[in-house]
Amino acid sequence: MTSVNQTALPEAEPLLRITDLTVDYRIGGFGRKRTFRALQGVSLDIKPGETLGLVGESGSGKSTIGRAVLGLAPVTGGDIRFDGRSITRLSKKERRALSSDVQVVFQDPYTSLNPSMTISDILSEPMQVSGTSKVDAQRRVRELLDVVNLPSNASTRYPREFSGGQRQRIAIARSLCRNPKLIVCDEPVSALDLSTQARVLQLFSDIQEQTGVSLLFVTHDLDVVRHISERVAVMRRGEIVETGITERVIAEPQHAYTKALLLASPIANPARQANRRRERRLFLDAQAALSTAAR
Ligand SMILES: Nc1ncnc2c1ncn2[C@@H]1O[C@H](COP(=O)(O)OP(=O)(O)OP(=O)(O)O)[C@@H](O)[C@H]1O
Repeated sequence: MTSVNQTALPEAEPLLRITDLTVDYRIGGFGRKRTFRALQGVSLDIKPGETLGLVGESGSGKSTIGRAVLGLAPVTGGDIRFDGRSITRLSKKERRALSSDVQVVFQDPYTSLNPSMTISDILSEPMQVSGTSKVDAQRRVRELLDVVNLPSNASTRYPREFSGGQRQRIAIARSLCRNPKLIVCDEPVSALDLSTQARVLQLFSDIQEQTGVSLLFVTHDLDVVRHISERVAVMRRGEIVETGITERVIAEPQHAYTKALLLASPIANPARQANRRRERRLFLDAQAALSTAAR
């Protein structure tokens, strides 16, 4: 009889592990306060150097997951572990200490940069706050501008002098200042035109290859997810309905909501577009048949 050693190697702890997360926002005006459950029992993992795409319709809770990781959402249940320790409830001091490891890039490159600061100040400020000398910070500013493909003379200019795509590059450079392990990317390309989107997505991939940073990539756009992430989690009404390898989820969606989301998503591939129109028509016909049957 052949003996097979079936002892599994212990799996490395993921960089980010979210378990059974619940977030309740307080809503309503004076005397009419109530809570709104934005996340219900959300669990997900991100490995070091991995990108996880989070997709779903508007209001499904994608950004709330990112905000919870950043300590900006009212977590009422569950746990968020980062690099082996719980970060669900941290003091302000602990949260500040974590900010070198966990960074964020927001959607709107027009409001996310301080208009009265030069690019050099925007990029060097986080480093100087954490004790980096002025000389080292200036050297790092030059490196970062190079990483995001901006000329070194950009450092003396102001955000208003740059296009949306260039501003987003500056925001990405700022997120990289302190060599983070994880960047929460909250719709970072949705305010950009298609060709600029492609360049910024490529930039994220290049940076990931060079630095091994992990990305939690929030987007409503499945095409973006296809380009940026190995794995995807699909959200609906505060819950994850499906998660898996992106190509598999797109080719063989298991959940009815993922199927509907895919049918509503234009995929920039002419060969698939005709198919897509036919599928969309079949989907709409099926929906119409369902609602007639329900009457
Ligand atoms: N600060 C808040 N107070 C009350 N409700 C909130 C707050 N922030 C978000 N919500 C609600 O929580 C739900 C999830 O919001 P969230 O921003 O996470 O969704 P999303 O999937 O990122 O949507 P979008 O793609 O439109 O940004 C929504 O119904 C939203 O209205």
